Amino acid sequence: MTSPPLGILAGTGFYALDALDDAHHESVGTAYGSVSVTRGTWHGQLVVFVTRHGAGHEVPPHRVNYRGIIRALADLGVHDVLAVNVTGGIDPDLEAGELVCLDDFLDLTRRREGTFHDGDGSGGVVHTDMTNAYDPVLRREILDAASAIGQPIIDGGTYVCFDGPRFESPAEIRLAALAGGTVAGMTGVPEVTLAAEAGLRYAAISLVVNPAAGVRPGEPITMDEINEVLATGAPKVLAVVDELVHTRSVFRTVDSDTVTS
Ligand SMILES: CSC[C@H]1O[C@H](OP(=O)(O)O)[C@H](O)[C@@H]1O
Ligand code: HPA
Repeated sequence: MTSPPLGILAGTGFYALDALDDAHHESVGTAYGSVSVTRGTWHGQLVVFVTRHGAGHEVPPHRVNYRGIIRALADLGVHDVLAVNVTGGIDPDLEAGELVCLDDFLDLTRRREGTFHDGDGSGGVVHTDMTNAYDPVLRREILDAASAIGQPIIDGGTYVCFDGPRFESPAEIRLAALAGGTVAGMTGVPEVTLAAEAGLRYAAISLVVNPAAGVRPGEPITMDEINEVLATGAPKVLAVVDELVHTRSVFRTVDSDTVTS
């Protein structure tokens, strides 16, 4: 029996997955609109790849079709979603280029369609638990993969999601820091919450590409700086994902419930 496809959901700096064999692009229709996906195999493991801003980075973070993407992944038989996002470091000890394996989130967005359970009469009122929104088993796989290739990654961090597309003000970042935020981004929510609502396991690797606003007083955030960090950081993330997929292809026989290592 083949394992379910692994969903890989990435954004800024990740517009294609060159490692995929037999890659083919498809448009998947959902109740929330159609979603472009790339299907293929990686180390023999089926993969469904989605680049959340589109292949030409044409969709800003507040307009990403989060519900469509998560619904499309679920409809394609994905059980596990490995997300990648790039972020600003709220924690002043974080350096650009560091990786964080997230374990919590704080939603500071204000105008997003954030649920599949809209009280439309079909499923009643549903309240989904977010205690382990970043799946502990999938997180362990990320941490083990990073460790196997000697790639440092911080175990745990709170992703604070802002609407964007503008960067935050220093005061917004100070507020997020007071609340225990580790990194700031614009796409992690409702991605993570919708995955939980859809019953998918979800975990995320965050690549820090700049100190968040005001963390280095007076220093503006520039796209040049971010692109420079991405150039060296993206291969580090891909190496971790490569190792995770490789390990799965060796040890995982039926489903991610059946870890045989
Ligand atoms: C290029 S900086 C802002 C941009 O980068 C992050 O993208 P993603 O979460 O898709 O990795 C952030 O959320 C913004 O969309
Ligand atoms: O500083 C940031 N804030 C929000 N999103 C981001 N994505 C990269 N850097 C940042």
